[in-house]
Amino acid sequence: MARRALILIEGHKGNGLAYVQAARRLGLQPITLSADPAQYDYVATESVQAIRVETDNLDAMIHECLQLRTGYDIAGITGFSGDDELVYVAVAKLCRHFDLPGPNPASIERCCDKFVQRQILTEAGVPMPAYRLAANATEIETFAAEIGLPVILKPAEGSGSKGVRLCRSVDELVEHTSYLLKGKYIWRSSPRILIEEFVQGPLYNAQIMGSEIIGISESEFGPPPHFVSRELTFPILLPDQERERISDVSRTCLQALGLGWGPTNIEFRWTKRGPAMIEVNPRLGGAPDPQLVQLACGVDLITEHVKLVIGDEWNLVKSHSHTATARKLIADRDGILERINGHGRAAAIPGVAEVRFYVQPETPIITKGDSRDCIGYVIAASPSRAQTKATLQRAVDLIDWPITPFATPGEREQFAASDFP
Ligand SMILES: Nc1ncnc2c1ncn2[C@@H]1O[C@H](COP(=O)(O)OP(=O)(O)OP(=O)(O)O)[C@@H](O)[C@H]1O
Repeated sequence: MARRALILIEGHKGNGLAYVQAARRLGLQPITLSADPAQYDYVATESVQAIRVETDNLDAMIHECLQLRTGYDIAGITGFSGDDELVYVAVAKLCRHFDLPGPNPASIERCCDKFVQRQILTEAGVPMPAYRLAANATEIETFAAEIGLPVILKPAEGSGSKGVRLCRSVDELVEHTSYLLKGKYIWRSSPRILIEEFVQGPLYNAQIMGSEIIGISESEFGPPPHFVSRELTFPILLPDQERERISDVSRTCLQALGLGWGPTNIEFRWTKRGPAMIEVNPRLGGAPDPQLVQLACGVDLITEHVKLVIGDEWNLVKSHSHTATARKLIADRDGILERINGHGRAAAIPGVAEVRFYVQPETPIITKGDSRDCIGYVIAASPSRAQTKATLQRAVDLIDWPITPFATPGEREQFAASDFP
């Protein structure tokens, strides 16, 4: 009998390994299809079968899958990318093509355009910040004046907070407009920029599987004008009324966008007026989101997602009720990561679930003001929120990971050039 395979389109430095492990635990052979499989460390370290294919070319991927079907029974197809949300659109289309369980391609495509998403959800009555779509500097200036500073300026497509900035003054607005329009930000097609009212309040994220809200996490961010998530806690305990309001609005979002298959996460800011929807992501959150959920309540979102992908029943029953918090290790300057010390001692502290670095010592670091500045994380979990936070702080304090600034501006330029975008 042919071996059952799980096709993984592209990959992820955070979640990719966990998908490979989940597939193997379920008796599946993971096979990665990627434009550059070498970019994912785990492909080599875990000896994952990988095929090089242009993943922005649907026909090429269909062809590869047909080839694979001569030797394997393709049980399911999924995928993800930290750089390109459209990978998940391709995944949805492939699933449809091969008649495999998967999300609705049209729904995923609509979500990937933040402006279209906002328009649909406005129609559905979802509360959100004021927003406009601009294509040039004049429109940005006009719309920012209409909305009133401070505003958020962000590309209508993209993820990981790339190109997302808070503009508190005209100078910041002009500077970020120039960043987005004058060649530093790489656009797929002609620029489409959202100008949004800056809504203030804690950032909550509803973690959803199918139409079930597994729980709500809270993110804390580093200093403005960037939005680099620094600390993440799951679950956050909210008054019943707030939780119900977020659940209601989340369900409206799912319905209006035609979602409800597989994982979704919906970001809100909780403002004085209640929830303001920031973004619906029609996919699983990147690491450490799934790890936190598993530690806090025992639901392994990645394994359960794979089960859904291969047409099995999933199990979202919670086994316990703890608080899990992750502190992201965020590079705050350009330079060389000299060393990583103390992570073993930190990992040995009872209650510390994971200490993970994405980079090795002696790596050049170029900060970008977005999620790519995260070079690792530490997670703690326990039955008590206070204990979780205290354990996490003890662990983080033990880890030494100094970044020594580059000796010359030329050195920085050399690494920046090779690292962009
Ligand atoms: N209008 C807004 N008001 C307040 N905060 C905002 C607004 N828009 C974006 N943000 C902040 O910026 C962060 C990133 O924005 P957004 O989610 O739109 O970008 P993204 O690139 O899709 O990021 P991610 O992939 O992390 O979701 C949000 O988590 C939120 O904290």
